[in-house]
Amino acid sequence: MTVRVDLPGRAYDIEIGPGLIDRAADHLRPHLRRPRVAVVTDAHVAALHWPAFRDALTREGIEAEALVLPPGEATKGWGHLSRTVEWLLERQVERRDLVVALGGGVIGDLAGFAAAILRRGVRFVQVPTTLLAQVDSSVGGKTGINTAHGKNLVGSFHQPVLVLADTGLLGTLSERDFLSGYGEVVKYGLLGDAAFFEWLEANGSSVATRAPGALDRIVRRSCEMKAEIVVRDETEEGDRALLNLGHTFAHALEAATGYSDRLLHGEAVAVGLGLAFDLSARLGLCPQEDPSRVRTHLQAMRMKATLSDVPGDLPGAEELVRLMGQDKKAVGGKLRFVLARGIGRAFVADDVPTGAVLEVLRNG
Ligand SMILES: NC(=O)c1ccc[n+]([C@@H]2O[C@H](COP(=O)([O-])OP(=O)(O)OC[C@H]3O[C@@H](n4cnc5c(N)ncnc54)[C@H](O)[C@@H]3O)[C@@H](O)[C@H]2O)c1
Ligand SMILES: O=C(O)C(=O)C[C@@H](O)[C@H](O)[C@H](O)COP(=O)(O)O
Ligand SMILES: [Zn+2]
Repeated sequence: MTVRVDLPGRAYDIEIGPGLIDRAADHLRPHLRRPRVAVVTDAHVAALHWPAFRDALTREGIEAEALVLPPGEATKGWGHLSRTVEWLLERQVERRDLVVALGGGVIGDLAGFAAAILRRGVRFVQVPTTLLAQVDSSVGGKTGINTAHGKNLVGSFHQPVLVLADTGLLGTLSERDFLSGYGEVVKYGLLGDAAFFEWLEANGSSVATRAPGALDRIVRRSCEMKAEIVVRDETEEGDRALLNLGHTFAHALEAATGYSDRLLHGEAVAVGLGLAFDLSARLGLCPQEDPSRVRTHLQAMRMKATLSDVPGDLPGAEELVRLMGQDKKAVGGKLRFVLARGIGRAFVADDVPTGAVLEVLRNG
């Protein structure tokens, strides 16, 4: 299956399906000016999937060398960005070469940003290996790192030239990482496709058992929706913010939990989705039963769904609102939220009373 991201001058394909890694050379060759690639990955992926990926390239005459970074969100910072850029420069990676991000969203965001700033822009390919990366982070060109001030605060829009989403790789993902990625899948249904959300409600058990047909379907539908929004608004002047449903809450929770294993990004998004619907219901925008419908599905999938599911203590509501102050959607110091008029009907709201946000956080 192929989903096209039809950006003028920078169009690219997202290839989706099992077994793509084995045919990686065929997909990469049209983009290569010389037969070598520089791969950035993490230690888990290096142990599980790098040998097969490397062999698929080298047996077709493409030289491939990898930088192996530590797994986890803490890698997405200045230290490993600098290490990655220096490693690429040591290997004399040129503007016309390809950097390959082989891994989850952490590797994709970091390696994509390294490629964006290396020699003022080197082309890169995303080979997403987590559900989250296949449905979301490998598509659309948001690259970057976290800083002490917050999530993804330094980065660039830099589109890949190709995305190879081998759904066969998802079999080795831990249950927790798989469900974290599923948080972003639910987001798509809630933001713009009620029928897709209904399908998820009805077919959650096939997704949970990672039935190949169900995986291909959720990756394809998510990528179609993301591609369509990104083509409409690449740099988030307007509609792209819809992809941020649940994220104003999620990013504050990730900051409050120190970007650690305590709360993964997709887990924070799942909790944030419930809170975004709470806020929408409190403001009279969506039916009162929608927040519980959202949480019922998350809980049926055995996911974190409420603030009380976050392990350990959280700061109070005022502190969480303060952490939201770094949100990139803010304008003139005023927060903006993605809210919903119902399941599948999200929109960007400018004038959200802080009192309502505080109430939602106190009761969520
Ligand atoms: N750029 C975007 O548009 C965008 C969108 C959504 C999320 N993100 C970012 O993505 C990041 C989260 O991504 P993630 O959830 O993929 O996390 P991740 O990259 O940390 O991967 C999660 C874990 O899975 C392991 N892993 C990866 N592939 C595996 C496989 N096939 N089998 C077994 N283990 C595997 C990794 O080593 C890691 O331990 C966050 O930093 C988030 O901000 C970016
Ligand atoms: O691609 C987008 O646009 C998104 O908002 C997708 C989000 O799932 C993702 O977490 C993104 O990195 C958040 O972006 P940010 O600009 O709010 O940091
Ligand atoms: Zn996200």
